[in-house]
Amino acid sequence: MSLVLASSSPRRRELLGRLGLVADRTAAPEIDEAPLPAERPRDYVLRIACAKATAVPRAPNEVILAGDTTIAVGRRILGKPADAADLRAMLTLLSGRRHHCLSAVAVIDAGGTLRHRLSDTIVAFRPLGGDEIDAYVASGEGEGKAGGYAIQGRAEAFVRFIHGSHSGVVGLPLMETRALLRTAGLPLA
Ligand SMILES: Cc1cn([C@H]2C[C@H](O)[C@@H](COP(=O)(O)OP(=O)(O)OP(=O)(O)O)O2)c(=O)[nH]c1=O
Repeated sequence: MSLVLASSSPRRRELLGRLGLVADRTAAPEIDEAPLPAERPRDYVLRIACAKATAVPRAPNEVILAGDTTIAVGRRILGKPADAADLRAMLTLLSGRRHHCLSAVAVIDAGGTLRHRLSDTIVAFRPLGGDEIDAYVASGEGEGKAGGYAIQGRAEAFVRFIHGSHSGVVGLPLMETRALLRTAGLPLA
């Protein structure tokens, strides 16, 4: 049995390593990440994680692991910012309020069965000053990150509290991932 990480995210590779696992290969899933009309954030993130897992061609002995992370503010879905103006708008929206960081994991086992789990973490940001938002945008840390921030960097100083899974916010919820990979037969203690 071999493990395929269906992700181009270095964070997911690093987080998988914390379970003591190294993927036998990685593959970048090419899918359309646009939400469906009126799609709810939880439905969206699970659908995208599953689509990433199934988008990667699989040999019979391979286990595929994929994930998707998105920020939900009410029914609004914040994905990765398109540009600096989008990033600034996201941080302005998140400033001084709570949001949900939804992180879905999908695993296809060696027999072809797809299973998924969802991690839902509440993150509360303190109010952010305009200059602070400008400095963060200029740092580039928010580029390519759901909601326009990376909790594993200087944005940790925005956080009043986090209720849930830190690894989920960074991109791969380890409790849920471990459970799915164990079910798929990976050698995990
Ligand atoms: C909220 C948050 C997100 N992120 C990252 C995790 C994900 O990599 C990214 C959200 O985009 P995703 O679409 O989940 O993943 P990706 O495009 O980076 O990688 P792939 O689809 O190939 O697996 O945002 C952080 O690193 N820190 C954070 O605090």
